[in-house]
Amino acid sequence: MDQFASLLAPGSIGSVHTEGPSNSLHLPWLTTSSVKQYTLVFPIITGENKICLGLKKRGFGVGRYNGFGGKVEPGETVLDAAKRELLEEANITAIKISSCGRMYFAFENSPVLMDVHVYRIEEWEQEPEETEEMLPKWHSTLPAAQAESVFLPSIPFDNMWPDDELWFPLFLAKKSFVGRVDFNKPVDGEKNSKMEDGPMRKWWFAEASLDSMKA
Ligand SMILES: COc1nc(N)nc2c1ncn2[C@H]1C[C@H](O)[C@@H](COP(=O)(O)OP(=O)(O)OP(=O)(O)O)O1
Repeated sequence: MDQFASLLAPGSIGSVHTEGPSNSLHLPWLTTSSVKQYTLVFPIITGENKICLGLKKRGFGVGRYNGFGGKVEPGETVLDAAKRELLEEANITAIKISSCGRMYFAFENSPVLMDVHVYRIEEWEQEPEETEEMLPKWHSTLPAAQAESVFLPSIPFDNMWPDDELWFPLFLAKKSFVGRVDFNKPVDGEKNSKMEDGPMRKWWFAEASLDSMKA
């Protein structure tokens, strides 16, 4: 375990919600040598069971639906970065924003541990609109059968990061969470495959208070 992985052992932070896969629990966590901070923000209308997801048009995670976010720039607070990325990527200004999760991602062919701060916003100015980086689209947080009745698509997990299905239940239940996912490198022979195309090697997520986690 490297210095970051040892800080983040499942069970050391909160009650474990999911851990797996069972046939890989014996594998060591990947070794990383630096950590980089990111933000990830989801606009939500709780009373209407609606969430706005953006289709990433370029760069890391292109072609997948996700929240709005990116790298924290030098000299910026994480919260300021979350608001800036939201404005840049969805053209909305956060009014009521709250921290709700912290996720760490490691990739077999990268030395960098991604430290992702997850936020929900429930009040904002302007309506989400397409930008150079993202195409926003409203989805229902209800199961598919019920989502149809409100004429919205349900959350498109097949077209999102594979880890999202693991922590979204905590997120949607308004429980704060912490977790880590390590990704193996892409399967050999896949032409033009990118770092982010590799399969999930090992993961855990726990329901946990974020107060104990330093920024
Ligand atoms: C690996 O699993 C991930 N799952 C989810 N749901 N989100 C992830 C995962 N890995 C990264 N992310 C998020 C974290 C950030 O919000 C973005 C990546 O940020 P990006 O590289 O686009 O950062 P920018 O500063 O916007 O990049 P540019 O330099 O291209 O503007 O993905």
